[in-house]
Amino acid sequence: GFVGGKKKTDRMFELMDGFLKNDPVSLQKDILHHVEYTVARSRFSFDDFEAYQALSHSVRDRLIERWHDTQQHFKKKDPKRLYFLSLEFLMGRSLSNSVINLGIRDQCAEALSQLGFEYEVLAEQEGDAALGNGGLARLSACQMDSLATLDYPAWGYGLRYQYGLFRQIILDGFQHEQPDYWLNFGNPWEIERVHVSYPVKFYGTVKEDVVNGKKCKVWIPGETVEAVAYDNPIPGYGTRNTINLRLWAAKPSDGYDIESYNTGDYINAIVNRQKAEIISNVLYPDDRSYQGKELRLKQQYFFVSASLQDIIRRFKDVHGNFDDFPDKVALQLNDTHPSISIAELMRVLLDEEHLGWKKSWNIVKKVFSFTTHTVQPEALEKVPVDLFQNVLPRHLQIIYDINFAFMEELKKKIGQDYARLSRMSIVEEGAVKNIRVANLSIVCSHTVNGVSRAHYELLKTRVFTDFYELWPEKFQYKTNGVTQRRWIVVSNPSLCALISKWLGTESWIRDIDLLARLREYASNSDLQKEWMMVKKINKMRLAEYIETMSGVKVSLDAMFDVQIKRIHEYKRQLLNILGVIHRYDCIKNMEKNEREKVVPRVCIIGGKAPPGYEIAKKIIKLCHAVAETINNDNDVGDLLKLVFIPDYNVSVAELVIPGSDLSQHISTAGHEASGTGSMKFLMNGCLLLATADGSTNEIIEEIGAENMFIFGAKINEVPALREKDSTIKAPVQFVRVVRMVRDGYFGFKDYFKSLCDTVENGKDFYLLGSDFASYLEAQAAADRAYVDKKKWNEMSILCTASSARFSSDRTIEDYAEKTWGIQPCKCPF
Ligand SMILES: NC(=O)[C@H]1O[C@H](CO)[C@@H](O)[C@H](O)[C@H]1O
Repeated sequence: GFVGGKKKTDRMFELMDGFLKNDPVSLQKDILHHVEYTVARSRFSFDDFEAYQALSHSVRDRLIERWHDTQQHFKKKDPKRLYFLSLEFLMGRSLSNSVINLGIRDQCAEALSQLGFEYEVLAEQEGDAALGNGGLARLSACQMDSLATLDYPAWGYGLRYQYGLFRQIILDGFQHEQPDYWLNFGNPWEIERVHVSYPVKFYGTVKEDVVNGKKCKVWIPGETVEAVAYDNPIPGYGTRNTINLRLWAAKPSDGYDIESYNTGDYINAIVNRQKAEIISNVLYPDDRSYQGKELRLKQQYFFVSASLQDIIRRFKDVHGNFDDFPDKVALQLNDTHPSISIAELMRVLLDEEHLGWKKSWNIVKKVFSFTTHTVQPEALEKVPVDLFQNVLPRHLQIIYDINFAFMEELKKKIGQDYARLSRMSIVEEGAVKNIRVANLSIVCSHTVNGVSRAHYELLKTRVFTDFYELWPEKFQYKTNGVTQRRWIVVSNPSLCALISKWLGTESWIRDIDLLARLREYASNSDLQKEWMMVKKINKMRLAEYIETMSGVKVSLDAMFDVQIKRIHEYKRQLLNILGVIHRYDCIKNMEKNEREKVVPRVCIIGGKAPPGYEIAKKIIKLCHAVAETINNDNDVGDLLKLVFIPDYNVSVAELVIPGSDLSQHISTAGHEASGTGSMKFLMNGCLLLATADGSTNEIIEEIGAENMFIFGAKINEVPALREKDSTIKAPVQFVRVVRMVRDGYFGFKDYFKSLCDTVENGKDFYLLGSDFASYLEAQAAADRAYVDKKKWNEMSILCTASSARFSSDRTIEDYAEKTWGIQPCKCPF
């Protein structure tokens, strides 16, 4: 055969036909090969980290093989491809996920132990790839795993940040941010593609021109930066398919700043060149939205311009006519962050392919689908027109043209309803004119998805009502999911083994609906005994970690009650802490005999606060101040402990979730679009104490409220409660615990004043006071259930057995069928 025009010698075929073998001896050979030639350490003396690097490179080799074969197969079959555009991917660690999806974990462990190394110890050497903030970012990663496992022809595109999400350092109970330079020791899981790079333009002006007798616009940029590709193979589980996550890094383009060279101002020229790299340097550390940040807009445009150039190059390699583009390309917008790609595709089709407005527009509106992850209208992204004019002048013109056509069409439908016209306009008039990126995304996408059914209802009734009334068919929802590969098989191997034993197969790992068969064994005492043992093993691991991280010794008999997620007022970590203070206060005021009935608790909280979010940072400090008092109170002893887990990330979640008995998802109803942490706890047999918010409503449907602890105002009750909040008297218990904080019972009286002010004097926007009584009831119900071990374990088994619906495999199949129109394309060998 011919490859790259050169005749492939039989010798090459002979050599290449043998894929890398996965038996322990072959793996050992490869590991020692990489120790010597990649890590460049003598094979006779290398440490755990070098062994980790060598192992990673050996595993990477196997990923690359499968990646090549998969891409070759896609090339041959030329299926419709999905391109998942996201500014954030919270991948976590790759080693364990890769060896499990490749099915070589045991062989690796065997190979290493014969070399005197322990697999688990090496796996701990890997740092997290924290290229994202929270739920939205981790969802992207789970969805990539499902896309690969279900054999869909998909690509992920994003940014290769040099600095991931900041490291959280806690000093005297205060959060401090440290830069996360995660690439310090290189990254064995990426392949730099020096030959895959594209120029990305910024600033400059737009002039009229005539090309082939046709008038057109030409953008003369003021700055050009090079985008270089870094590929991250994403292996599927139980399939040879390995797809690609292509992340772009900014490099100075050669043509950069010629002027200064002439004047001999060399150093200055180099410094200016360096500036180019800033674009992809750092992840914005806030999962709320950003208004008007120039670098943020440049990051968004940089990655979508490079991605679209790459996508169009791949399309044009096979197709000469753009009419086929919508049949071969689906572009998924993960929130509004990549939505500038709409104007960019229009610009390319208009100014470079000269297809004319009508044809270009017909293509654009057929290829984009938009998923929003936001409930709060005020959190929707807006970009000042001035900033747009400066950074992306041609795109602003195109957005104005799109909006003009849309407004004309709208007027025909709704007449001169100016209030509604101005609400729906992509351009927000006013002192500062803004581009409403969400409106642009809705107008130009064929489908707008919410991330849970409750979210979808809010999009219809609160967030995008005007648009829903105009295009009801466009609005749908795909309830989020998480991948059981990472959240059971990787993070909870003992539970994985137990499930496979009782189901008599491992095929549930690919076909999770099989989990439902566990229901019939929920009250089986043999399973329950083994189930409790698995939970105990994981609680021991977690207790060790807690002692290492905080010095606090916790009792394994206590209920491990966990709330781990980004710190945010609407997620109500403060409600949790006030609940702990109440529990402490009750214990302190109990008679000795009453205390015997107390169910011991270890309350575990973890999460990062956005650096500029003061109230969130005060919540972290309060947690530490309360913990200080409770954990050092020998009178209370093991009846109650409060622990804050620092630097919460994907790997910490993989340790905490399997060891949790109860998890809290207590957002004010109507504020959490979906929530995905709850799904990971569910899969690991951890019971949920929650409000009926976001996807929790569908979890209640699936496992029954009787197997959960639901409390608080419902989504449709919150607006009215808010109305009359100022008149509602908070329960005495609530007033008492807030008073304790305000009076300095835990110290830092002045520092916590503003925090207390957020929940009192009629300003309790997130309704902590009015939900407090039912919250305490739910907590008491959990205590009562916990002492009935048989009942509790039955509920725990039912949680896992009923978690199939919340697998990202189901989410991806929904999207593939109803939004993207893509089919599996399985690599034949
Ligand atoms: N910022 C987020 O994490 C958002 O996206 C996640 C993924 O859809 C949602 O689960 C979460 O409720 C929402 O706030």
